[in-house]
Order: sequence, then structure tokens, then C-alpha cells
Amino acid sequence: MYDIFIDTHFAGAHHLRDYPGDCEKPHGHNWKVRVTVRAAKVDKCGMGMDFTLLKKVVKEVIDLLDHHDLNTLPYFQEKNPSSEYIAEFIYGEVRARLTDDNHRIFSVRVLETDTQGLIYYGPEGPKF
Ligand SMILES: Nc1nc2c(c(=O)[nH]1)N=C([C@H](O)[C@H](O)COP(=O)(O)OP(=O)(O)OP(=O)(O)O)CN2
Ligand SMILES: [Zn+2]
Repeated sequence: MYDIFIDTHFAGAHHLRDYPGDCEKPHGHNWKVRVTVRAAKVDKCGMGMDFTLLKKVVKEVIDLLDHHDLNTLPYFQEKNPSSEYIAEFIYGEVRARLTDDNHRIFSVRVLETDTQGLIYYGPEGPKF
């Protein structure tokens, strides 16, 4: 079993509706993101998933968020653009782009700062 990850980041603006504090006002963050896929075995090249391919997939998804006002995006009309729902969004978008049965999205870690963040494992929790 292999956990293969890519670290990346994006800048964005957001505000948290109904938040009892300053975060209800528009402001920005440089979110740091780690996307991890889990592979049961390696391929003939010795790879659970090629970093190059994973980087491409993750970039496609991060580009949907980077330098946006997250509150204007369709996904965040019903859900606040909290780090939790940002992780959920990234998880779903990456999952939809992975087609090989040998690897699956495992988790998405989102840090708002170096000292606070979370890890999302999908709606049913960690798999395998
Ligand atoms: N579980 C979560 N908690 C919080 C989230 C979140 O997405 N998930 N988001 C926020 C806000 O985005 C807020 O901007 C950050 O809050 P805070 O850490 O209080 O920011 P400050 O810069 O004001 O913190 P200081 O350390 O006091 O400078 C809040 N919580
Ligand atoms: Zn914020």
C-alpha cells in the first residue's frame, strides 16, 4: 500500500456567512493543500501513481479556486467556503478525474495557516 501525495497552494478571498466574528467580513488566505492518493500496488515503472500525472490533475482542480472569490463559485453558494468544504470540493473534483482502478483519492489536507488546518477523508472516512 502506498500513499502518494502532492503539496500545492492557492490564494483566494472568502467570507464565512453567519460566522460570529471577523471572518464574516471579506478577507483572504494562502491555503496550502496536500492531495493524497492511495495505491494498492506499483505499475511496471514502479509507481503507485506517477507524480507528474497527479500534479496535472491537482493543478486542474486548484486552478478552479486560485485567485477567485470563493463565495462566487457555484459550489459555495449553499456551503460556506470554510477549509472543510474547500477540502470536500477538492476531494470530489480529484476523485472525478482519477480513472485508474489501481489508485484512489485518499485524503485532502487543507491548511489555512502553518498552524491550523484539517484532513478530509471523504464522506465515509478512510478507505482500504
Ligand atoms: N474549522 C475551521 N475553523 C475556522 C475556519 C475554517 O475554515 N475551518 N476559518 C476561519 C476563518 O477563515 C478565519 O479567517 C481564520 O480565523 P482565525 O484563525 O481566527 O484568523 P485570525 O487571522 O483572526 O487569527 P489570529 O491567529 O488571531 O491572527 C476561522 N475558523
Ligand atoms: Zn478566512
